Parts: sequence; structure tokens; C-alpha cells
Amino acid sequence: MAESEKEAALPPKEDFSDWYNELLWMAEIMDVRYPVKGLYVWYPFGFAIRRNTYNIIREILDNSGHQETLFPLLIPENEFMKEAEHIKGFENEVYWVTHGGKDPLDIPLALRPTSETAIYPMYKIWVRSHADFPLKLYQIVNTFRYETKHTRPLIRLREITSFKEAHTVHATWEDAEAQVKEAVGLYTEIYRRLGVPVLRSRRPDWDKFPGADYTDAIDAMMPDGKTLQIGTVHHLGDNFAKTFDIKYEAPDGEQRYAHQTCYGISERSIAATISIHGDDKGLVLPPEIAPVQVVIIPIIFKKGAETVLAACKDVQERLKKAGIRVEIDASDLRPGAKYYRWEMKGVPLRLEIGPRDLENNVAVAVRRDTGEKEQIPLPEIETGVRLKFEAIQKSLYDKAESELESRIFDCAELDEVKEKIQEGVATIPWCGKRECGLEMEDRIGAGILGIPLTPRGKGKEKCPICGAETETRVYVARTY
Ligand SMILES: Nc1ncnc2c1ncn2[C@@H]1O[C@H](COS(=O)(=O)NC(=O)[C@@H](N)CS)[C@@H](O)[C@H]1O
Ligand SMILES: [Zn+2]
Repeated sequence: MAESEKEAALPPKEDFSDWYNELLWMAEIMDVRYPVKGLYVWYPFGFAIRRNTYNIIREILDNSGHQETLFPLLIPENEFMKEAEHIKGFENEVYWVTHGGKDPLDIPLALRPTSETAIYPMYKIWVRSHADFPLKLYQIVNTFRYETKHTRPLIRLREITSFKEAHTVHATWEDAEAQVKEAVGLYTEIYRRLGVPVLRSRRPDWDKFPGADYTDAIDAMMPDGKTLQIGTVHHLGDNFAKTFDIKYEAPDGEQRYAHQTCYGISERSIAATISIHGDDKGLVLPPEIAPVQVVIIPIIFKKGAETVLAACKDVQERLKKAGIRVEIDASDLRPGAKYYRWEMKGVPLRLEIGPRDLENNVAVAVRRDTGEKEQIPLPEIETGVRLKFEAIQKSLYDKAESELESRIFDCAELDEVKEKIQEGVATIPWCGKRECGLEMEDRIGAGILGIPLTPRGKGKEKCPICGAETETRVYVARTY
């Protein structure tokens, strides 16, 4: 567990990078002191946020026809090296196991960077007929990528500890396309539950997943104006089916290659949530994922201390019975120090109960996100707290959404794009030709994020590189 007192003070959020690093420690999310670069340790409090977040992900996947499973971590080299594009995309990132004890392994084993090459040899055995479709499995595992770019807890790890990967199989390309659309919708819903508004776009061809026909991506806007890729959905066509010989008997008796998709989310989901909602006092957590949803602070004076404490315990019991995660802070810290500690941990609602409140038969509810104070009659405490949670959830999302919208800038030419991506995401017309796209990236010094899935074109415009007429605008942004 972390030291009792945190000496350092949390930097202001506008120093986002320092704020983020300090917060992970002061709110006890992840400990970065593990002696392997890119590998970090979950504190129990952070792990509880992860558990609550992934319960939402499981709920949404399980309620949309997915089944959870678990495949091995180690992938034999001969399977890993089967799909050319996939190899090219991952050969510099994959870790290899070469020995078992003192014995060198006759076939080196890859630590999964993602699990296509672990799963698809099994899909080849399992898939027989169109009646087997749609096959929609997912797993939540750790994966390993030898990232050479700057590693960062929750954002860019070498051991991705919370990699949710779904792998689906369908009869036709169109069925797989429909699944991609469903997955994009599911990811949008997952992030709405986390209070995180997202940008959805089709990655340019040169930035799609290795071995995919195309990649649709979900990006969040981080406080520093850079975007973070917090989910990706890939249409794999029949590329992997041909490589791994995944065939099915069609209704007409023909043997056909299957069509596939895969889509992933990692602990970046938590990075985005704490970064977008946090403030100068620390975490601000959506109630649904807060490990502690309510903290009760007894306001104790010499006289009547017992009565106040007993009332607090009663409120705690009632809230627990209502399924709410609630603590009482009856420590001998002065109230201000208590508020500081629980605000750092993002507890959505504080209930203050003192002798005068008992006389009025109320508790004073203080919202973590707005600081707003309001009395809740004790007889209705359960309902009152639930209503506060709903108000907090809505307000977090609405605030983040208007912040995101205010940081999307429709630009007329490249110089304006260069300037605006310092603050957020720019849109600019693009004819769609590769050479124009690459030239544009070169001139701007930042990447094309993608073509918005909800078009943002403004009628007929000109490609800033070749002048061709186009109705498409693309997102351009600095990214993590
Ligand atoms: N090093 C990393 N650390 C944390 N999250 C990562 C890392 N690399 C990728 N991710 C997250 O994992 C998601 C899925 O990764 S991916 O490479 O785009 N896609 C796949 O691996 C596909 N097999 C779908 S599961 C990404 O959208 C990104 O949000
Ligand atoms: Zn062009």
C-alpha cells in the first residue's frame, strides 16, 4: 500500500503530464516503480476501478451475443509467422520465449501481442458450417508489446494488463461489416457509461491494423488536446481465414472461406476516464466505476458524538443494503484533511452528518464534480443518493461532450490546421488519394486521424494538395 501521507502536492491539471503522473500515485491507481520498463503494478484502489470498468465492458459484450473465453498466452512461431501483413506489423514488438528451464525450445514461443495467431488455428478446427455463425468470442487478458515509443502507465505499456480482444467469424464480408458497425456502437456505449464522448473515424489505409481490410477507431480528446486511441475495430475480410484455412459449408453445400472481425479495448479506457473527468483536487469518478461511491463524514462535537456516529452507521447500512459502495471516515483527522483525501480518490458524493443535521433529519450531500451542496432528508437517503449519481453521470458526460465539440476546428487550409491541432482536432478536406494524404501529413507534421464515420464534409470543397473536388473532410490531430 502507498505511504500514509502523500508529501507532494498534486500539480494543477493544466500541467497535464505531471498532474497525470502524480495522480496515479496519489490516488493509488498504479505504482510505476516495478523494475521492468513498461510494466506497472495495480494498487488495490486502481484495480477496483479496473474491475468496475471491465464489469461494464463484460455486461455490454455479454448482452450483445458475445461469449467470454480464454486462450493460451504462448504462440508457436510457426503459427505466429503465418500471416505476412500481421508479421510485418508486429515483428518488432513481439517478445519470444526460447527456453523451458535450461532446455532450448525447439519452437520459440511468442508472448501474445494480440491473439489472432493463437485463436485462429482453433477457429479452423471449430468452424464447420454457416450454422456456426456468428461466432463472437472475447477474452480479457494481458498482452505484451515491445513498445519502442515512450511508455506510460495505462496509456502505452509493454505489458497491456487489461486487453479486451473480441474475435468474430461470419459467412460473408457484409456480415462482418455489420459486426464492425455493431462493435463501434458497443464501444460508443461503453464510453458513454464512462462519461467519455468519442470521435469515431476510419483510419487511413496506411494506419490500419496489420492484416485488416480496414480499421474503424474510437478516439478520446485528452486535456492536452492530443487524441488517445481508446478502441479499434478491424474488418479482417477473409485474409486470416485464407491464412489459417478457416472454411465453412455454405447453405448450397459449397466450402467457403469465412470473414472475420476483431476489436480491442485496453486500460486506456481508464486513462481516458480519469484524465477527462479529473480536476486540480484529483480524481473525479463516474459513480458506476467509483470503488467508493459515498463517504460519510460524521461532524463530531463533544456533545452528542455517540448519536451522530450511530446515525452515520445506520445510513451506511441502509446505503449498503441498496447496493451502494459506502465508507464512513470516523478517523481523528480534521474534516478538511478528510475532504482532501476522499476528493483525491474521486468519491462522487460526500455525506456530512452532524448534530444539527440530525435535528433536521437530513444529511448534507456534497457532489465531488461540482462541489454543489444539498440537504437530503434521511428517510429518503437511498433515493436521494441515486438521483445524485444520475445527475453526476449526466453532468460529467455533457461537460466532456461540449469540451470535445469546442475543440474540433473546421479549417480552410493547412497552416490553420497546424495551429489548431495544438488545441485539439482539426478537420480539412481530402480527396482520399494516398499521396495527397501522406503529403498533407508531411506538411502539417501530424497524422490524419481518420475519416469521420459521421461525415463532417461541408459540401463540395477542394483537396488542399491536388485541388481535386471532394465532399470529405478528415480529422487531423496530435496523438498519444
Ligand atoms: N501498448 C499499449 N498500451 C495500452 N493500450 C494499447 C497498447 N497498444 C494498443 N493498445 C490499445 O489496444 C487497442 C487494440 O489494439 S490494436 O492493435 O489496435 N488491435 C488489435 O490488437 C486487434 N487484435 C483487435 S483486439 C488499441 O485500440 C489501443 O487502445
Ligand atoms: Zn488530393
